[in-house]
Amino acid sequence: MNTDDDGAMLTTGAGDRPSSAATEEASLPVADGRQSWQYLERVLRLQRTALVVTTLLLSAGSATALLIPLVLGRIVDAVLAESGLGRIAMYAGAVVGAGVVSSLLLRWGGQLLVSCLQRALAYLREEVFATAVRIDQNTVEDAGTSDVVSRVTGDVEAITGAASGVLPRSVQAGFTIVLTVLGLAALDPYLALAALIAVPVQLCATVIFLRRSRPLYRRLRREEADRGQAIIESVRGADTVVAGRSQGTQLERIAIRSLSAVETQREVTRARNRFNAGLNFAEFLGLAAVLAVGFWRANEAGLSVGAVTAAALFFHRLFGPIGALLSSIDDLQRAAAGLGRLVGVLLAHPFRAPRRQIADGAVRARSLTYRYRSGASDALTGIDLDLAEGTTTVLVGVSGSGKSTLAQLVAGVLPPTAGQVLIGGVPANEAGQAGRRAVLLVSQDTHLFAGTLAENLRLADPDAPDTALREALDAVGACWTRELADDLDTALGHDLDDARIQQLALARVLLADPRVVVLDEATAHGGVDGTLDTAVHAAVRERTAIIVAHRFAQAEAADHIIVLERGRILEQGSHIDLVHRPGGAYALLYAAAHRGDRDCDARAGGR
Ligand SMILES: Nc1ncnc2c1ncn2[C@@H]1O[C@H](COP(=O)(O)OP(=O)(O)OP(=O)(O)O)[C@@H](O)[C@H]1O
Repeated sequence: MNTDDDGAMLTTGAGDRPSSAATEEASLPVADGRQSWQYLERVLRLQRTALVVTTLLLSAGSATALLIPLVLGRIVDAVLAESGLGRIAMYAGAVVGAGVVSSLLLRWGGQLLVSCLQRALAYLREEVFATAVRIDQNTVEDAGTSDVVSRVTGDVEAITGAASGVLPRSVQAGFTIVLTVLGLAALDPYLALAALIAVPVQLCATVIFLRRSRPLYRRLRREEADRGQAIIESVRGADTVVAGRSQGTQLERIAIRSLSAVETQREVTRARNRFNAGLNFAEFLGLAAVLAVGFWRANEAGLSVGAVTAAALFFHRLFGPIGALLSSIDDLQRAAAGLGRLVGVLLAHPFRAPRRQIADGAVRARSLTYRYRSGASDALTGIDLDLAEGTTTVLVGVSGSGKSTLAQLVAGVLPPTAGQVLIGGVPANEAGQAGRRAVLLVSQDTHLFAGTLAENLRLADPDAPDTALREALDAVGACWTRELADDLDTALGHDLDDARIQQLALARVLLADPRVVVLDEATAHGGVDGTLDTAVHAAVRERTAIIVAHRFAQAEAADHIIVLERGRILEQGSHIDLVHRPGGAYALLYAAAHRGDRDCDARAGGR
């Protein structure tokens, strides 16, 4: 095969690019207690009426439940006074009635509470996802991809679990505790004071537990995120790991991180066990005090045995909810930590701002400069661009010269460190047209989304009819899709090769129909024979296009070529201008690439 001009490669070697995740300490913000509470208040206020009804139901349910110990006390008094069976039966009926009514009210209130919390959570989840996709790529990478992943998975899971379990249980327990203490005080203030002896022990146990467990939980979340990061890195770099025979080292890394998470989890369990022992001791102490004071009050103040029994039952009733509330503290803390991390995503100042309508498809940059957070120097410095609507510009330069960085700045996925880039007069991160993004970036990283062929395409335009999908597929030369068993409804598997996945990405460009398209080595998977050329021609037709090319054929066909070196524009012009510029960088690169081909052909012919 003769790899003539089409095969000449424009970029050489891989640059020594630092892995940003490894080099940066930066992470996404975490909201403090006040910020989380403010957010929660704002979200819950949206459902004020439902919350008022919930409060009324829970209060009524808890108050009705208080009748049970009171009436049981009356039964004791009635037995001691040898009252008739009819009276006792009436009391027994009242106990059953109070039990049924209170459980119905509490159940109803509980269900309403869960739906309020779930709605608030759904709102939070939507806001977090919407913000997470607008945070600039480098912030996400700098924080470690697993940080974002663990927030939208682990933290959401922790809060979802809490919203349907521990949170409503704790609120119900809170109502029961408050009303029972009031009931106890109404029965006899001395008995209520006796019960209070349990409080310092409970407080002590709780404070010790919180002091101990808070840093442990924070450590645990961090260690779980580290473990996730190690696994993600190993899976992503599986080929390199296998090629370098470093499976053992990678497994050891994951094992070390897993072990530290397990060890922390064990410390948490030990702290919890000690806490439970403290609560049991408090219960024993309180009940003993109530019985002793009850005995004294019965002798001294003529309190009936039934009233003391009711007080002991009140106290006993108190301990179920107190225990539930206190032992839920770690789940609540976990949920609070998760909430802080989720609300933190909302504080991350998403770079991609709401869209503003562009005037046209011209691209203009002035003094555009970008420095990566971990970079010692600027990746791009003082770039000026004036690209007319509908033209195709190719970026050329050796590896590390700044082509991808410039592509990402024009696409509005990186925020300029200085200067600005405008699409039709609007900053690139805000550029919109008819409510959609006006500029799209297709990189060489291929993404196949779970789902059918149609679902993969409709990501670009959810309302596109089947005919539009087929037209887009035909335009990018994806003939293979015609042979799929279920046509557009075929579920796509990961056996699809990168070139085909990239064809789908370019078909999405046609469906999204942006005024400006940025292709960052998007055809690299088409190899040197230009398998993806049809797709690229279709994607750039009638739009402003910026292409980081990997073959000279793409530069030859472009309207304009920009040669970058060390983050600056070295020269620019048409292919004919540049290739004939004596001693010019482009001319030298072009000649070198073609000399390489001839050598290659010569070697092939000699074999
Ligand atoms: N995430 C990053 N963190 C730190 N520095 C980076 C990062 N990405 C790129 N750089 C640095 O910025 C400079 C420009 O890189 P860029 O990727 O834009 O070059 P390029 O010409 O596209 O290279 P290639 O052809 O290899 O993709 C290089 O010095 C590179 O090492």
